[in-house]
Amino acid sequence: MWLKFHEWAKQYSGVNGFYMVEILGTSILVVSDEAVAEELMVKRAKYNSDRPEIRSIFDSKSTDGSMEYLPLMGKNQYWARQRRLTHAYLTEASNAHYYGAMYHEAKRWLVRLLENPDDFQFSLEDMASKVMCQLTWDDPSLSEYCTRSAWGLLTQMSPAGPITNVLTPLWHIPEIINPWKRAERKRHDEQQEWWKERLLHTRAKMMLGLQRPCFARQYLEKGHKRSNISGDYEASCVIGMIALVGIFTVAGPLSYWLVSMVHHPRWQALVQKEIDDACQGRMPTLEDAPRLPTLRACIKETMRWKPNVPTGVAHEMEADDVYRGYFLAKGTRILPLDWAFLRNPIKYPDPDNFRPERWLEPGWPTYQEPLTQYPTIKGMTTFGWGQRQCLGQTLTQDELIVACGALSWCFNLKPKKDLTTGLDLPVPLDKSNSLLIIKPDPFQMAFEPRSEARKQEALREWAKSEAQDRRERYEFAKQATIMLEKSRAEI
Ligand code: HEM
Repeated sequence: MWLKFHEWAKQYSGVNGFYMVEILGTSILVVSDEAVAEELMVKRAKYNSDRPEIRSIFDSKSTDGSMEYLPLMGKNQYWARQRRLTHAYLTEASNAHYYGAMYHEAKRWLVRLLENPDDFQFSLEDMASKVMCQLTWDDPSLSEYCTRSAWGLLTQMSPAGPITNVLTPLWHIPEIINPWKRAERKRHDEQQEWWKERLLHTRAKMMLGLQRPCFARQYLEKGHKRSNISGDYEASCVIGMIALVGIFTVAGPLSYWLVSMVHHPRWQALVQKEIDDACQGRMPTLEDAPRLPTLRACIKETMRWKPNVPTGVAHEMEADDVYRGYFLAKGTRILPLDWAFLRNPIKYPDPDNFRPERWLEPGWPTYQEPLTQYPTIKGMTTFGWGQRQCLGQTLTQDELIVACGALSWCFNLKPKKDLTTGLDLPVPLDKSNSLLIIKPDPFQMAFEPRSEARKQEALREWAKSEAQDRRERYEFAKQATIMLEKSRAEI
């Protein structure tokens, strides 16, 4: 879809940097120039920060007070308070370096790749999911269910999901004979039930003193007083949504990182050398990031070259407006076409090719100093615009540095050989699903440990991290039991 929109942009945008298209009765202003997106969604954010209704999700905008999906909400009171709470929790977590969750999960992932490399697509998503489940509920074992649940919502909200998102009148068939509504009811009810259970479980553990810090505990201790969240139901939704939204968003660039590195062994070698020099043989951490500009440049270039939300996320206009002489009616959708922004040949010369040097060498339009700070992915058009801009930019950057850094430290990422012909199996560059957040179609590749010593060190690192995690959980539970017995004795 983004390719078609881009093709039309070349034909119809002209010097305006936008064009209007009617799709099944909906007016969409497709924006192909960053400056226009800035003017409409940042400078005029006050009137252009609503969301379009997603037909196949009950009350997606939360107009009727369902309060369920922060990123899909209209610009209303629920959105404002949930955005505030999400921002506060994610900022606190990033200041605390995610309480070590990213390091722990990256180490687990390396060992899973050593033991079962062919399962890399699953273990990659599972790593992202475990990080989020750890942060939200202190329980990485919830990851598989959480990923399935995220997949269900992502499919439901995407234009390429149920047909009722496109042929919207079908949605209005009475529920009793409407297969799409019935399927959505089931998906919705299961998800709500699961989110609610998570919060109740957290509360039950807190009463026994057994709940370690996490977003759910943070809310139950004090969140409702500071945030105006209306109660358990809304809290379970906003916390559940934080867990869901951090899975495929991060897994997308991570999957494309594998594609970039397999196709660009020279850059892979440069990243490996940089890590080896800067970290003197150990796995990189976030403290090393200022000394790893090549790693950051390859991450950023991967996100530019293969953006994982290529259509962008639509805003809806809240009032009539006249823009550059054109009348735009209230309710018009503004689609910031990220694929077009990131393929602008003036800002990104040679846009179709992977050129990390554009972030590292003076003379390129996107070069910025100091290299201890730049390149950074924060502020990329990929993260959206104005009042609706993504809240997960720091988390994404940190997780990509940790995960891509760990991969480059441990493995040579290579094509896999066909066992019969001995030839390299292809790693396609342009095959993906077409949901709102995309990922490459399944492919095969090889994860070759860089040396036996590295492999052994990765195994040791995970054994150490796992033992420490067990010890900490055990000590916490032991202290809680002592406290509980003491308070019972006092009664
Ligand atoms: C590569 C990773 C990611 C990309 C490309 C991405 C992209 C986006 C985009 C395009 C939007 C909509 C912006 C707009 O409407 O203008 C958005 C919103 C949002 N993102 Fe992200 N995101 C990523 C990661 C994350 C992560 C890791 C989290 C949190 C754990 C997160 C949380 C959110 C939230 C809560 C919103 C809704 C904001 C609102 O509607 O007010 N995102 N993201």
